[in-house]
Amino acid sequence: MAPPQGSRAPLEFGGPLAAAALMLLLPVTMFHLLLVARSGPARLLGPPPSLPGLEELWSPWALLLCLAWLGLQAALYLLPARKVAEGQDLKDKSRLRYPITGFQALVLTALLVGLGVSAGLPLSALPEMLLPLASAATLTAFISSLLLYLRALVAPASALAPGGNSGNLIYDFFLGRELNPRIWLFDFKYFCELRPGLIGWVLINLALLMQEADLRGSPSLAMWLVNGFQLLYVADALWYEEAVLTTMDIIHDGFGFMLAFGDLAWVPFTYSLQAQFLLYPPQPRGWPLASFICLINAVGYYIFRGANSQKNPFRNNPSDPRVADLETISTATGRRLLVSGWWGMVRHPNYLGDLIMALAWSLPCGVFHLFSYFYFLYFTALLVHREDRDERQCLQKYGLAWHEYSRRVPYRIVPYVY
Ligand SMILES: NC(=O)C1=CN([C@@H]2O[C@H](COP(=O)(O)OP(=O)(O)OC[C@H]3O[C@@H](n4cnc5c(N)ncnc54)[C@H](OP(=O)(O)O)[C@@H]3O)[C@@H](O)[C@H]2O)C=CC1
Ligand SMILES: CC(C)=CCC[C@@H](C)[C@H]1CC=C2C3=C(CC[C@@]21C)[C@@]1(C)CC[C@H](O)C(C)(C)[C@@H]1CC3
Repeated sequence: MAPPQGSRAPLEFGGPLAAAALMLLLPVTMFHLLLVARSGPARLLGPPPSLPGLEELWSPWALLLCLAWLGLQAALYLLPARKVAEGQDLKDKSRLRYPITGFQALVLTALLVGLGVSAGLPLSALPEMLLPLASAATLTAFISSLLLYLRALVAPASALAPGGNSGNLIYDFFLGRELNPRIWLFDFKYFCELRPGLIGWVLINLALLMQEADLRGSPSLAMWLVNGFQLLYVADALWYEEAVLTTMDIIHDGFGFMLAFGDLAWVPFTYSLQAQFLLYPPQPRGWPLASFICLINAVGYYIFRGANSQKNPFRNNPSDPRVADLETISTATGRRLLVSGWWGMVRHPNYLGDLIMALAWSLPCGVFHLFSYFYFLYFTALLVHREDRDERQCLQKYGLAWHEYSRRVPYRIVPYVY
């Protein structure tokens, strides 16, 4: 058995008690939101809707569907890859290899769903199954985290994540012990981060759009906007799949309940809340307002993509011609930090772009319903906390050079504000 490693790493997320609370609170919040969304005028802060019976929350068919979905995405992951990318250096300086098949998986899934729908598959019935599907996804996430925890007990110390190995069972189960659990090229964390949840999210959105068409004759402009924006976000993530290899989740975090639940349940069922909201009541939007919202989304996307498309090539090869003329500072580790371009504006320009997009996804739902701003509010809290975690990690990695970077680029996410 591998000895607990990284026990000196400071505890994150408020330690074991907070981790236990989050493990309960996150699924409860997700079910609350799903119930509120289908309770007519969705009120975020209203009294909780009455609890549905067990038959509405659980169905073996939903579990079967959930497992079949995971099986389909796993099969698509294993198709011959157009490219096999290398991850960042591990502790022992080796690099893992990752198949780049995400966008192809999205296109093939779309083709299969298209064929299914034209053969009579009742996709618009999917929204009726959201509750039992969310239960099945939560159970799958819980069992996967348990298996991952057990697997980490026999993993070599070099395979463990810097955090998530405190020796406290609850905390380590939540954060995840092993950094890159995988069987040969099948990397569980990389697979879950980008495939079943993200593609599942746009499929749920599409099913809601079709249900709205069944209800009202055609989907509303607001529903088209939400579907379009979120499809762009998911397609972008899969097109630039390689970029995920330089994110905190892949480089730093273990694979435990937080990411398993986040990827498999939280993302598809809560990120689709705006589309769920739009089924009741109708939100008429005119083209002038819609164009303005599109502009906000485009600005957010431009910043998000620009920032990630500077950091990722730079991390893979600092002399890449796309980033070679950007100003950098050196660090004692030998790695350099960008201090110009997007990374010279704020220290997390990609978060800024992501937040602007999050706002654009809520605006089609109007400005009077706090419920449709849940994603924006949650995401702001997530990114502020994430930025704080990243700041600590970078300070630990880069020491004085990070102080110098913070001096030259004083704002974290929003220029002149934060
Ligand atoms: N939709 C969603 O729910 C979520 C989306 N996201 C998005 O995911 C993406 C990745 O986020 P995340 O992993 O948190 O953060 P980043 O992609 O910003 O990665 C942070 C890392 O980048 C490196 N870095 C920081 N500053 C510089 C610099 N100036 N020059 C070069 N490298 C630098 C550091 O790692 P090192 O130096 O070791 O390479 C740092 O640890 C973001 O676009 C974010 O918006 C994130 C969370 C949730
Ligand atoms: C509250 C809770 C359950 C927390 C878990 C957080 C996860 C939901 C997110 C952590 C980082 C994520 C990323 C994406 C989705 C959400 C999670 C898993 C991401 C795949 C979305 C698409 C982006 O383009 C991305 C690839 C940059 C991004 C990576 C981080």
